[in-house]
Amino acid sequence: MHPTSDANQRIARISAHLQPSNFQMEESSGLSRENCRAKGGAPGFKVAILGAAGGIGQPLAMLMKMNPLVSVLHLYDVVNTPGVTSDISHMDTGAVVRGFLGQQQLEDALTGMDLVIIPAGVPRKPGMTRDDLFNINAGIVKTLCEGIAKCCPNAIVNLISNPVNSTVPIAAEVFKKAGTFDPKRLLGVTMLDVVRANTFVAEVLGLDPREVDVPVVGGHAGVTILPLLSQVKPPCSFTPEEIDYLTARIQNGGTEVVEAKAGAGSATLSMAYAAVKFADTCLRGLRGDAGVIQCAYVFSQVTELPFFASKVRLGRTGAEEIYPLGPLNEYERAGLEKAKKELASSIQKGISFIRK
Ligand SMILES: NC(=O)c1ccc[n+]([C@@H]2O[C@H](COP(=O)([O-])OP(=O)(O)OC[C@H]3O[C@@H](n4cnc5c(N)ncnc54)[C@H](O)[C@@H]3O)[C@@H](O)[C@H]2O)c1
Ligand SMILES: O=C(O)C[C@H](O)C(=O)O
Repeated sequence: MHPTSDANQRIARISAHLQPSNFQMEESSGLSRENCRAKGGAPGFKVAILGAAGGIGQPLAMLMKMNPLVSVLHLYDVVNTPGVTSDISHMDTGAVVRGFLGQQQLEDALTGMDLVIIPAGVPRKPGMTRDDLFNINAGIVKTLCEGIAKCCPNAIVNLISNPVNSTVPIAAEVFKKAGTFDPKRLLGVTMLDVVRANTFVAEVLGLDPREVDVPVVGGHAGVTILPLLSQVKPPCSFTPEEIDYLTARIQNGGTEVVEAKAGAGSATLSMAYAAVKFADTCLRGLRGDAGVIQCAYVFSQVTELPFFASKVRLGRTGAEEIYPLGPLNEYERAGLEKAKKELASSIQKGISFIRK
């Protein structure tokens, strides 16, 4: 049996696309769209990851490829997206994966997206604070948000890049400048604090972490991370020693990982898990599911500060409702005052970076 000349031509076309020099970043399969038999995508949401080749970006891309709510997954980075895209595109899940490399492909990566997740930027090394990342990451976030304002101004944005307490105000200022700011659509990702809090509280109580829900409010750095242990579900009580231990461990969870990695970066795997958990919450909200509630760092009137993390209800247009903090005990009220002081200056630093 000899292949027909049509089949020969098709195989030749596919082989040509698989040569690295001819790699089509827009089509990760190596087969250009017009040569595929299946034309349409599955129903679902279009999601872009900016910083997709990084320590968080790669496992995040893999987990988003497994999410049945995602129909199209765009992977953007300034390095290494061809390899990551090729690799992930072989997973036999529904989402179509496309890779985009370098600034000149940013607009293509963003056009038409429903949700943009941003883990782009440098991570901490031992001895650094998240604020030490400001000088590099502020400019990265600014450029990426300018692209979002131009190409997908209605997308929900999940901002992971540190220092989150300042990068979210930076994003807001970029969107305001472009006339596209919708406070409901800009969400700083503080989910890892909640994930850690659930884990550490469950350890202390001897429970399954999946049964525990700890609200964590404020921001995402040191004392601005404020776990509300008086509001843990299921209802429980802690000794003063347990409260001190848990508060310190939750606030220093990031530093614990940075030190354990000893110069090789910060949390990536637990962060990818948390980012996917949070992105899934946003997508379920976009789909119109009822009662989708999670903590996030958002434009807020819960305190006198313009940005604050608290529980929000996610809906078709983003964070549609922001819940008040609820009753705080004396320990939490003192923590809130400390958190607000540090947050105020981090927020101002972000705003000034764009307004300067
Ligand atoms: N919000 C949180 O809870 C949380 C948790 C962990 C890490 N982080 C932060 O996430 C960020 C990324 O961490 P990581 O461990 O993945 O770092 P990483 O260095 O492993 O990956 C970052 C990726 O961003 C890419 N990048 C750099 N500049 C870019 C640009 N202009 N456009 C697109 N991509 C660009 C890099 O090429 C790299 O692939 C850090 O700022 C880190 O502090 C936040
Ligand atoms: O601690 C870091 O620098 C990364 C991240 O913010 C975290 O909480 O793990």
